[in-house]
Amino acid sequence: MVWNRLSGLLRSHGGVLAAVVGLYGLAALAALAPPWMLGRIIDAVRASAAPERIDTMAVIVVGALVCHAVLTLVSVALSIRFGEAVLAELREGFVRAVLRLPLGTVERAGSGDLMARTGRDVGHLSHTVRHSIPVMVVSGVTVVVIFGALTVLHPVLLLAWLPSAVIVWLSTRWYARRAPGGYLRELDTYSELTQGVTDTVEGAHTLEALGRQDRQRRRTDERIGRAYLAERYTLWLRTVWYPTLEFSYLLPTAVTFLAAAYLHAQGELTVGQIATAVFLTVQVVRPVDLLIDQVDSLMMGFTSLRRLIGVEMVEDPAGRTPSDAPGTPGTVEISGLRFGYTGTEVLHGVDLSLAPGERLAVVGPSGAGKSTLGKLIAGIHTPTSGAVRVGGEDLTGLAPQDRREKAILLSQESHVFRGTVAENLALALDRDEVDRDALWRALAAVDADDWVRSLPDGLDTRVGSGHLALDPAHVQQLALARVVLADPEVLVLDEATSLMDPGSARHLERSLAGVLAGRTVVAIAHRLHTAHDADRVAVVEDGRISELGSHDELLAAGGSYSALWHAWHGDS
Ligand SMILES: Nc1ncnc2c1ncn2[C@@H]1O[C@H](COP(=O)(O)OP(=O)(O)OP(=O)(O)O)[C@@H](O)[C@H]1O
Repeated sequence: MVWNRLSGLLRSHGGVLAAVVGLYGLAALAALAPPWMLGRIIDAVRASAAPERIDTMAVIVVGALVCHAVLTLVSVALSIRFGEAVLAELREGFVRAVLRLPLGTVERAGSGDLMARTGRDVGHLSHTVRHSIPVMVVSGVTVVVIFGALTVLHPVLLLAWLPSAVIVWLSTRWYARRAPGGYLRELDTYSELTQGVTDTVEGAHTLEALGRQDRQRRRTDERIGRAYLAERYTLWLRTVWYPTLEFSYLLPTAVTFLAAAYLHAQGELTVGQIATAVFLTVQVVRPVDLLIDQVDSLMMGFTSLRRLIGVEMVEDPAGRTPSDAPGTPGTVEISGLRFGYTGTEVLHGVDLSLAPGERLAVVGPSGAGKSTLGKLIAGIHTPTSGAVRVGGEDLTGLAPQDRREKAILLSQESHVFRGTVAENLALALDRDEVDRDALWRALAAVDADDWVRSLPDGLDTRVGSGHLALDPAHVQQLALARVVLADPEVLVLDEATSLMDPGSARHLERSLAGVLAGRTVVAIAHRLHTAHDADRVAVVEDGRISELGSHDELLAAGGSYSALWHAWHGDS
């Protein structure tokens, strides 16, 4: 999959990529001319050739250098554009994939993981794409061209690289086996040290009060000691590996010189060609060094690419369209519903039926599973077993826009996006053109039309980060207005009015109830007046519905709800 995605990306930019490699190839060929010509100039001088011939060759050297510079400039510019385009596509793909991930999947993965992918992994990848890949392409093409030229000069000259290749291979393998563990230990000891120093600074008063300064100092010294040893180890690895590499780069020049001299003695190379061979060998050292240098970064970039593409590989949940023969709109049928987060079951078999337009209040102790039940009704989580049907439709795997028409969950965590009030409301609609009257009607339905009218530019006032800050109650009203616009069959309110003062919350819920007449509402509530106003109340305790009935019935039954109600009212 990663390779497919990568080759797809490269194919879609095939033209630019071919141009980049082609231009680098030409630049590398142009770079061959100076050593080649210098060799010929030496031979010409030795043969006492006419000065004009030597002048011509010198002009060719200058011309080749200019060509090399121009071709390199153009190819670097092209490869940077290529890198940026690939990076932009990967970033867009990643953002698209994250946005279509079901909320449940994001919650399971943890937002920290996604943040690490968007931050650290994109950072690694952009370094690889912007820096390492162009350097590797330039160096790779240059190495191939120069080795080709050495082969043309005399194939035996290539053998001069053999001892170095063996040394580079063995020393790199030695380094690669020890370095990852060494660097990991170095990072760990560094984290431990930083954490210790932070603790010491933050807990300075406590340490002072307990008289533990000496103990803390000793511990910090121990941590510094461990960090020092870890760093000294990786430094030692580098002090062995780098000089070995440097030596193996110098070796071919000497061996080439000896081999070329031997071939000269055999009458197979001229003195000028010896010079050319040595110049070429010196010239190839830097690109070889750069190639080896980039291996680390390339590995890291590839790992990050896999982590980014991995998000795109999460199964597309937006595949299914609603079934052709739906049930009665607005009904909710829950049977044998079980659900758990990462192994711990939270809901242990819930059965519940709601009629169209019914208002159900869900109450119960904290952690009983009320919000989880709400998320399952809204199709955010998929049941472990059992089924949830809204309007006869199982919401699992439904496309987001189809799911939105069936059920919406509104929690207290609403967000104001940077933009106008109108744009914030239009998020609820799939269309681009927005009927402003409809927006005002939705705002009026949630008692928000007055304050929006009083904003400097009304619906066109810019809100959100960097613009006008709205207070939490107004944010919540905008979220409720979005729901009015989205017009779902079933609405799940999870403490949706909790940020308002009780008076306005009750007022809002009443006016909302007027607007939502005919819509099925599941209201998860801490404030029991919501339960009082509802058609039925479900008490959720320990992942089960322990009581279900109207407010009066449950009060008369004298169970948990009745106890909660009396406690809320402060009755003895
Ligand atoms: N994303 C999650 N990952 C793991 N466990 C979770 C997650 N969300 C909730 N839980 C756990 O599931 C259980 C039920 O939580 P839930 O939020 O549904 O209860 P609740 O009745 O709505 O509580 P509250 O009234 O405090 O909001 C709790 O033990 C909670 O810790």
